[in-house]
Amino acid sequence: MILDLDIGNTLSKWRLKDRTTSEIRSRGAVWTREQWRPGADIPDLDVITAIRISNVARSEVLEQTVSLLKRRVATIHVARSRREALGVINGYEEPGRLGVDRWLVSLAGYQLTGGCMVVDCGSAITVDTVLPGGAHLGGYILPGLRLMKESLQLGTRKVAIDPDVEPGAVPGPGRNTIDAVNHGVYLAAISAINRIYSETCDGENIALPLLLTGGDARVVSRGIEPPHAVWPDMVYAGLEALFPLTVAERAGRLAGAPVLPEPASLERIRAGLAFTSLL
Ligand SMILES: Nc1ncnc2c1ncn2[C@@H]1O[C@H](COP(=O)(O)OP(=O)(O)O)[C@@H](O)[C@H]1O
Ligand SMILES: CC(C)(COP(=O)(O)O)[C@@H](O)C(=O)NCCC(=O)O
Ligand SMILES: [K+]
Repeated sequence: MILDLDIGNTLSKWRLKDRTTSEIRSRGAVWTREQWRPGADIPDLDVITAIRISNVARSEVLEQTVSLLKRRVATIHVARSRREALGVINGYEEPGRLGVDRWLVSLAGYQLTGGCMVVDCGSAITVDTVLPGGAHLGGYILPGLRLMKESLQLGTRKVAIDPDVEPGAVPGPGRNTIDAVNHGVYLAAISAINRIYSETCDGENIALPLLLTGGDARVVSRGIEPPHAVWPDMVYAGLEALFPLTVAERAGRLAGAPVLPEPASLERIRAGLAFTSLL
């Protein structure tokens, strides 16, 4: 069995994958700031023969996790951002500084599409672009929905951001604090993503496939105008691509890869952008 770990700033996600059949056997998550309890939080280590890790939390979290696991498991792969991997050339001036979760979703996206934009909606919202040919452009980092909401300190901490609007509709003005914050934060996130997508496609002269991942991907998806797909397991898919262990992975088949809709035409994307800049 393979244990895959995706340690984010909020949640540490894990899943168990069968090494022979490539099936996902179980999955779970614990809060990153809390101590891991082997046995209670992590699945039975005796069945695990390899571990693959993506970590963007404090390095102590990773060190603790690895020291806990390495007495029990032979193979531990820890992903790092590099200058180049799997045909993707890291766009950062200092490649090692790119968050490894961003690097992994860029690799997975490129493997699936041959060039795309990836939006990871977690503690932070990150947007990364890889062009056909493999050039990663760098990207954008903005606070995630929860961070934006909590930074206001208006007592809406416990309220989930889930504006009750139809897909494609813009949330209207709130008539109470919860709705005002909810709608404001949501609009900030989706407006930024829609704009970044159009500007990037316009600037690079290409209608890019668009992929969403992360804990808030489904709710953000409702406000994203261009055709796109949600791929919850994208960080894990990057780990599969970088450290292939099963037959399916070695053949380049990434778990949970979605079917991508045809992107809108570049003319249409540009028309939307021209309309926005008139306002
Ligand atoms: N059950 C849940 N528990 C906690 N956060 C959730 C849950 N479902 C969705 N979320 C949202 O997902 C975000 C965490 O997403 P995730 O991609 O796991 O972040 P990270 O990788 O930064 O830890 C939270 O900030 C929250 O807005
Ligand atoms: C931007 C991030 C905080 C996003 O982390 P997440 O929201 O997934 O927990 C993470 O990718 C990170 O720490 N990056 C290093 C800085 C950079 O990518 O430039
Ligand atoms: K993120």
